[in-house]
Amino acid sequence: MTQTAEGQIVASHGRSFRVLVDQQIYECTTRGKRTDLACGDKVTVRISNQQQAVIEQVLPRQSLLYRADDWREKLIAANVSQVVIVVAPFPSFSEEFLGRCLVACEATDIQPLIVLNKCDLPEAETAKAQLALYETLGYRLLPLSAKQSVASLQPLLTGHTTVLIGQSGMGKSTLINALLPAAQARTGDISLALDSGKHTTTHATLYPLDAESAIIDSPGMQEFGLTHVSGDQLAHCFPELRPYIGECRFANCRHLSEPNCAISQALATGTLTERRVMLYRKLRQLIDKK
Ligand SMILES: Nc1nc2c(ncn2[C@@H]2O[C@H](COP(=O)(O)OP(=O)(O)OP(=O)(O)O)[C@@H](O)[C@H]2O)c(=O)[nH]1
Ligand SMILES: [Zn+2]
Repeated sequence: MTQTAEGQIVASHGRSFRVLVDQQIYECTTRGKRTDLACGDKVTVRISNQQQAVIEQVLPRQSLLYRADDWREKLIAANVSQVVIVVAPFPSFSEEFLGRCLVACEATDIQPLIVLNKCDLPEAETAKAQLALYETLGYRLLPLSAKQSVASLQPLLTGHTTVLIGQSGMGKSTLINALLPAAQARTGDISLALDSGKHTTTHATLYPLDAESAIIDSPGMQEFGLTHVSGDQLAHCFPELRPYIGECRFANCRHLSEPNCAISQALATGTLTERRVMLYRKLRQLIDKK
């Protein structure tokens, strides 16, 4: 007997997905080898047996976070309401990576939270000073030490589906393990329920925290391509550039080296921060080249 039900993708690896339906995990494939599905997607499945099902349909998404480079798009997570960007003072994080993540959040209208992990290290003071800029731009910054306590982060996750992203080595795994209830270790129930003990590298895994909150662990990444953002959209993804949009001499100003560019003028007077304008210009040139 086959039966159709609604569920949520809690793990994805290539063309295989794990879907949670009423507390039960099903190992799923998609019809027509569809791969444009992401962890967090709500789906309808046709249940084949106690362990297997086929994904029939993806329900409308509240949000979709993804990155893209020249040749492919990578879906990171669907239906998330918050992105935690994990950075650390050591090994030092890439400020460009952080800036790119923030642009992706702005482009998809998902609120970011910057978590500075490893604040028990002496290098933390330098990192805090470097990150103060982002607070002046209106972003939330939470310094903590996953090894000591994640209590300050917990209330900020309530009511949200939060995806954690970060470069390798920032301590994302440590953070997630500290957040998960003790009974649910990171490679516990959900990711291995049907895998007869074999460890599968998933692209992303969703862990419920309580009835209305969940976290999604994404694999460590070193790059964050943004070719899916359009040239015109880009300046809007930098909050401090928004007031200048439309103030330049040319209506189609790209804010690179055009004469009478309001952004260049604000940079010259010190109103804008050079490293942010430089990131904007670098991304703009990459986007326009594609
Ligand atoms: N001092 C200190 N070290 C930490 C903290 N959190 C994590 N680490 C260490 O940082 C290193 C990397 O931590 P992981 O949790 O494996 O990092 P990750 O970001 O998941 O890295 P990938 O698995 O490569 O994606 C480990 O040696 C951790 O012990 C912290 O709060 N303080
Ligand atoms: Zn301009």
